[in-house]
Amino acid sequence: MIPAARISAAIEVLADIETRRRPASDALKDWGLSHRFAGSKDRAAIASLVYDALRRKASASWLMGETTPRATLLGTLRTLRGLDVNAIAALCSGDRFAPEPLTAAERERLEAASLDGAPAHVAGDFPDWVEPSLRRLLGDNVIPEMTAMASRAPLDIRVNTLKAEREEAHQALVHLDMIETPLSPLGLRVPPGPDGRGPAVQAEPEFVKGWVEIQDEGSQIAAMLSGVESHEQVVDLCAGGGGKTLALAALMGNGGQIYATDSDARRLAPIHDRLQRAGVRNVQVRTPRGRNDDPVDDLDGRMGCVLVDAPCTGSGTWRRNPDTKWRVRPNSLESRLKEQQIVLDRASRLVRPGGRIVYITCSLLPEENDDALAAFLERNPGFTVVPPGDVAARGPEGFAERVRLTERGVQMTPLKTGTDGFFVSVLKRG
Ligand SMILES: C[S@@+](CC[C@H](N)C(=O)[O-])C[C@H]1O[C@@H](n2cnc3c(N)ncnc32)[C@H](O)[C@@H]1O
Repeated sequence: MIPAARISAAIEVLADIETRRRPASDALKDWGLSHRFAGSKDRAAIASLVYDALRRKASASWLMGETTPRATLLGTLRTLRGLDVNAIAALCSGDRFAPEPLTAAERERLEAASLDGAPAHVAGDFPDWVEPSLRRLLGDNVIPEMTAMASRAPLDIRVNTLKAEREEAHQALVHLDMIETPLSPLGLRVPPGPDGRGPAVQAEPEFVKGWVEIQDEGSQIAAMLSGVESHEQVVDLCAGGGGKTLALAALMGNGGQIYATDSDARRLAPIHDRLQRAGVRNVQVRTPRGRNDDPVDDLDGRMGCVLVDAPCTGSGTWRRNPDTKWRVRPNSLESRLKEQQIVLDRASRLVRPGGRIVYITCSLLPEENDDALAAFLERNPGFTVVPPGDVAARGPEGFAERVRLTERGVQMTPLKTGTDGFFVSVLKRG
């Protein structure tokens, strides 16, 4: 496909996402199925255009003075992709497969490329209703912080120290042009390329052998902040596909015992293969059998550490999942808040005296972080917050100086720590 045809295709996919309010990945998959002539490079390039347009949807539409998929895409070519008006005009030739030529008004808008007078939620590309929450956390930095969240994320991997050292993995993957992650001592990174596409790490023999896992640097650090030690008894209560479980197992050097569970058996299912590939031997997977089963009820009062990687809005991952930021609604936040209280209360019963809950979200919204913990602490006076500065000090070198401390936890952000927006708090049982 010629580049102009990819632009037309991206506009078509954006229209589908908009009209049917569906996830970007579903719309892209359908487009691929109905355009089988498109090769894998074409599909990847179209996906990258679509995700970029979703990252900058509000500001690109403002710049163009319209909210159509075409306007959003053209505006994004100017802002995030840095194309000048002539380069965009050359793509919009009106030839077969190419978008219609630019109108005089579009040309003018693209030339001015002005966001003057744009409100914060437009300049920072986020839904207007979350602005008060974001301002509570970010204050006057809301625009630069959220612009960083509306940029592309790098592809990060964690080297699995049960199988390889970082240097060794780096050498083996030298053809991917990776760099060491600035903070995590276990991470390697492929910075985002000019067209936003990353390498297919899963196809590498080192991935198949379990030397590396795909995991954002912030998620690697969140696991480190748990302070797990190799003799400990740990429950990973919201283990899902096992991203954090695998990181904890490696930090514990296959020692101690981790019980991994999740209320959703389907989400938990991939963990078995991943544990095997990673050479993990200290994890017992406890799968719930039916809705009312509690597969860890025999562990109550016995755990040194209970990890709660809580269900949340995912507002800290909007760089990677930009379509979700436009789908999140106040009622979905309300549902997540209820789930967070349920899971925290369940965690509290598993902790032994002197043990701790490690509460993690990938969200910037204080409702899901400090406020959720305040509500929990009121119901559970036997727990106290470990001072966030002490939690940050458990992180890698340079982390404590960069991370934002809140009343009850540490908050990573793309701007401050160069990671996804993870929040971590540690609650100790007296
Ligand atoms: C953020 S995801 C976990 C991601 C996972 N830890 C990882 O690192 O890949 C949150 C998980 O919490 C689970 N969950 C929600 N409510 C729960 C509950 N009451 N008890 C246990 N798990 C729950 C969801 O099914 C979901 O898999």
